[in-house]
Amino acid sequence: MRTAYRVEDVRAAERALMARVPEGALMQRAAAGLAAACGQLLGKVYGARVALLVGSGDNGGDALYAGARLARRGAGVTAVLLSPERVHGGGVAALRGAGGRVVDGSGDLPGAGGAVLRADLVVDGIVGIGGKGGLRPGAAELARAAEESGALVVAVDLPSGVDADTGEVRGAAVRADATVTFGAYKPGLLVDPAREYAGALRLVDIGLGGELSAYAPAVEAPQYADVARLLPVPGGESDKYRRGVLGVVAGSARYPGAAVLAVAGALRGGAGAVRYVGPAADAVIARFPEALVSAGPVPKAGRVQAWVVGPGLGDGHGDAGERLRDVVAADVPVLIDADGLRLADASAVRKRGAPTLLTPHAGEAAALLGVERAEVEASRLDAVRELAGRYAATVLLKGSTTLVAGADGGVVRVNPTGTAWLATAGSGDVLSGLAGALLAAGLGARDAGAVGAFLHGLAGRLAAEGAPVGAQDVAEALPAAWRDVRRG
Ligand SMILES: NC(=O)C1=CN([C@@H]2O[C@H](COP(=O)(O)OP(=O)(O)OC[C@H]3O[C@@H](n4cnc5c(N)ncnc54)[C@H](OP(=O)(O)O)[C@@H]3O)[C@@H](O)[C@H]2O)[C@@H](O)CC1
Ligand SMILES: Nc1ncnc2c1ncn2[C@@H]1O[C@H](COP(=O)(O)OP(=O)(O)O)[C@@H](O)[C@H]1O
Ligand SMILES: [K+]
Repeated sequence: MRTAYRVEDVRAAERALMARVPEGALMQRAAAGLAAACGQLLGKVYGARVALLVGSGDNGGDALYAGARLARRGAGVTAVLLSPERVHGGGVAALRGAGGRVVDGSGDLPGAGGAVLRADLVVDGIVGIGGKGGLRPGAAELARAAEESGALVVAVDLPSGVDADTGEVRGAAVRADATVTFGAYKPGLLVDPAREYAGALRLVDIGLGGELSAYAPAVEAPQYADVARLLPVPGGESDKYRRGVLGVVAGSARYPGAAVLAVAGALRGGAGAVRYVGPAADAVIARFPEALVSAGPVPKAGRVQAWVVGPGLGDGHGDAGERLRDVVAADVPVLIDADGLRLADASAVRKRGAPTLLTPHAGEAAALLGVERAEVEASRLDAVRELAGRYAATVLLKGSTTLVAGADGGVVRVNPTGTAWLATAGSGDVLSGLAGALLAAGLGARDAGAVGAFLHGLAGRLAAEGAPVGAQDVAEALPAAWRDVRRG
């Protein structure tokens, strides 16, 4: 797992570690890692022009000491001080001692702007984990100049202006090509919109690991090995029932395709068998003769280990409402998606005994929360946690970063494989069938959501390879995604 920790926990761990190491040692470790990363990005340090944007805190200190290291290797380094009266004194002395220049970013604007515009590399040391809100006007202007300069921009610890704990970006912020972060990832580095600002991530070990083990991560991103461990690979004793039978209630006369896509996700995603219940049975059987289909009612469909309900249900007229109620009342794990989210009775969902997985996109999440869609997209972590609490369910929030939160308020999983090529009609239906198949195989709701999102993202990448894909292509690529994960 790639883990990210809350700022208050990182700070507490740093305090504990600082009590055991010589003063300034952590900043030197951070600066050494930062300078090494800058050197690699530059390729050739000697003769390179480097501008440091230096704020009033320790983030600026890191930038100054790293700048001193680069200056000693022959780079022309200019530090732009945003608040010269409150700058890290030791850092400025080190930079000057190494031959670096210092300009007053609050007074000498032409000098500061010129240094940034001429730079090959801009180091953003404006603010780190001590930042509050978007950048202030002076800092915002320099961040804009950095963007316009065409220079490589490296953020120190995190891009200045983004919220480290929530991933929110409420004002101006630095857009970095790379972020060199210290001790531990911060949640905002893994979650959009802040993640977009961070560019490529590099973690510098400053020896914090031992101290951090006292805290639980706030966010974790599963990696290949984590997913491989959870894949329900059939064993010698497996049969189709033990692999998991998934019931699917989806589609309508108006939207038969949603049923086909959900069944496709389930069959290609590893279900032992799929029982489809609803009015799109003919369309399903025409595409998947291996599906078991019936018109309903749900209690007569035969035994299943999990249900998926919702894709393409439409407005809930006719038998659809009854099928939805029956599924919500079932005592096996249930995944509720799309129209099912709108139509399901919230108190019936909350009262369920068996695991429940809700899979809204931002618009559906916004409707459930009674807020604007843009608000959900601006604060995904808050939104997914809030929904999970309200519905006493596991919630998978789809979109540019897919998040999975449990009702227990614990660590939120973030999916690292997503691709914007997945933003195509029906690809969410495929995900619902896939994650449903994983529930039927016996994975818990959090694991089913996280593994489903991981495979879905990977399948999207494999199917797309840089060109448009349809939802069926994503489903067809699921076995290749499985193979990719199993190979590591
Ligand atoms: N602790 C450790 O062991 C280690 C810590 N390390 C490093 O220290 C960093 C944390 O340093 P920190 O605590 O000094 O805070 P920091 O992020 O520099 O910002 C504080 C200053 O920013 C200002 N400011 C705030 N908001 C702003 C805004 N929106 N726009 C503009 N300015 C804004 C605010 O000013 P004020 O509000 O007081 O006017 C305040 O002076 C951490 O990220 C890592 O890089 C490493 O060396 C490894 C060891
Ligand atoms: N910008 C994006 N980056 C990555 N994944 C995305 C993006 N936009 C959408 N997706 C993914 O595409 C899928 C779309 O699902 P959904 O919105 O339910 O579509 P539909 O209802 O048409 O099936 C989800 O898995 C979602 O996470
Ligand atoms: K920064």
